[in-house]
Amino acid sequence: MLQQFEMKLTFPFFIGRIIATFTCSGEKEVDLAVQNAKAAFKLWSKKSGLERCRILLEAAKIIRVCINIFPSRLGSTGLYSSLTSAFPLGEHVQLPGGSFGYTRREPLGVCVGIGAWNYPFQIACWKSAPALACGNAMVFKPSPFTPVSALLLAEIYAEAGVPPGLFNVVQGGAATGQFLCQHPDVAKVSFTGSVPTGVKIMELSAKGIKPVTLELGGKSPLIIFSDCNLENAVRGAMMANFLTQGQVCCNGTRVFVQRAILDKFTEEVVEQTQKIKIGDPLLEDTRMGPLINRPHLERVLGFVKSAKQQGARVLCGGDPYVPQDPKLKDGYYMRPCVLTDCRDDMSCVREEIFGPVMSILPFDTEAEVLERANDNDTSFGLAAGVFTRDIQRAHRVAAELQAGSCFINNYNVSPVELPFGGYKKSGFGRENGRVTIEYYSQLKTVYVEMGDVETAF
Ligand SMILES: NC(=O)C1=CN([C@@H]2O[C@H](COP(=O)(O)OP(=O)(O)OC[C@H]3O[C@@H](n4cnc5c(N)ncnc54)[C@H](O)[C@@H]3O)[C@@H](O)[C@H]2O)C=CC1
Repeated sequence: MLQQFEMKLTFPFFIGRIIATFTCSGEKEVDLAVQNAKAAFKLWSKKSGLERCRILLEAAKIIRVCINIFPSRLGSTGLYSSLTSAFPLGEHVQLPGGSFGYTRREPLGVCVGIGAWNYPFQIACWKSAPALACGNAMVFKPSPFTPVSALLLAEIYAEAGVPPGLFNVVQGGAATGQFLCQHPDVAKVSFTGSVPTGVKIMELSAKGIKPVTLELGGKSPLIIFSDCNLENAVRGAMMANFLTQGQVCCNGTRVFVQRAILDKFTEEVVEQTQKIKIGDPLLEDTRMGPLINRPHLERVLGFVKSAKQQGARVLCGGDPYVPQDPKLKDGYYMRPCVLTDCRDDMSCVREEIFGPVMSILPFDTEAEVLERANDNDTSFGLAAGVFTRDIQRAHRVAAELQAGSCFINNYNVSPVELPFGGYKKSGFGRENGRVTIEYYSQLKTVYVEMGDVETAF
């Protein structure tokens, strides 16, 4: 079984060649997947937390074995398998006269997961692990740009003992996603993707009064005060902008730097950026691979072009890159870019680029930078970061930042133990952490009478 995974994972996905062709699931296939999930849910939801825990733990083990050949952080399967054994969490409430009430956390039923392309395996894990742990079934639709890894997850779950039909993968784009959201037997939709699609998902789900979790885009601020540890701040800014070619929703792409250290910081960041080794993502020493596809590469390069037209200065990168290795020549590579002389009204500062482009913005005071950080036109609020040695300022600034995740003296660390999700147009609901159980379950209250019925009639 593991051998098979390995063979599949050596596909050369980074050289611009088609590696597999999938058929889009239509209304009929979506209905079949939902009906299978519904049937599996009936049995799965009756299992004890411990039984579910055992199976998810096995899945976590298989993922861990595959991790060396699977370029993704370990999924949340491990975490939720451990929480499952304590599930369902309810409370007991004593009432007058010896009567009492208790609450039960019950699964929702068939949940739908719809994923973006940037972390395809991780997104599938972050949605399915808590859903299954809480006793639900899931039908998952990956992005049509990354259809393969969700299938591997399905194989891993099957290998671990997840019953047939409990986790199903359907393939396709917007139309398939719509069939899923509209399906009357779907109880919840968890979506990761762009704001415009998030709006559509919410509208469709509203018609069936279905709860939604929306993990949407961002244009997050990273604030670097002059009293910071500069070396760490530079590292943090690199992590905040260039991880996974900058295709990360919570990236800190508006880098506010206090004027006293602006030149030093900029010099260091440019030096480090120019050292980034671009090339074959399967090689140990490669630090940056290709972007997802040609249109996206063109879009990111277009942002750099319009930044220049609006008065920003390119300090490095921002142009297409052709690696020396001839087999990579058709990949969608670009050199990571650092922009300076940026203003808050420029499109590179206002809009989500989703590529390796850092915009540096000088600031003078804490009050000023907070106002600018919180006031970006697009109303995103996914993440934010602050670098300072002043502990009081660090917490004060974190409290003021309008973002679902704030990093103090680091950036882009997302341990599964901590909840993740957005403020404002970056969405709502949370993934990861204990709190996610609330988003994949519903609360039942049971009242127990210990005396006689008092009647008004
Ligand atoms: N907050 C978070 O956790 C994350 C957010 N993102 C965001 O995702 C975006 C990039 O991903 P994309 O795949 O380009 O986003 P997208 O919104 O174009 O597509 C996301 C998914 O929705 C599906 N879809 C598209 N139209 C639909 C419709 N009308 N009904 C139902 N499903 C539909 C797509 O096929 C895909 O599976 C960025 O904005 C990024 O910030 C990405 C990763 C994490």
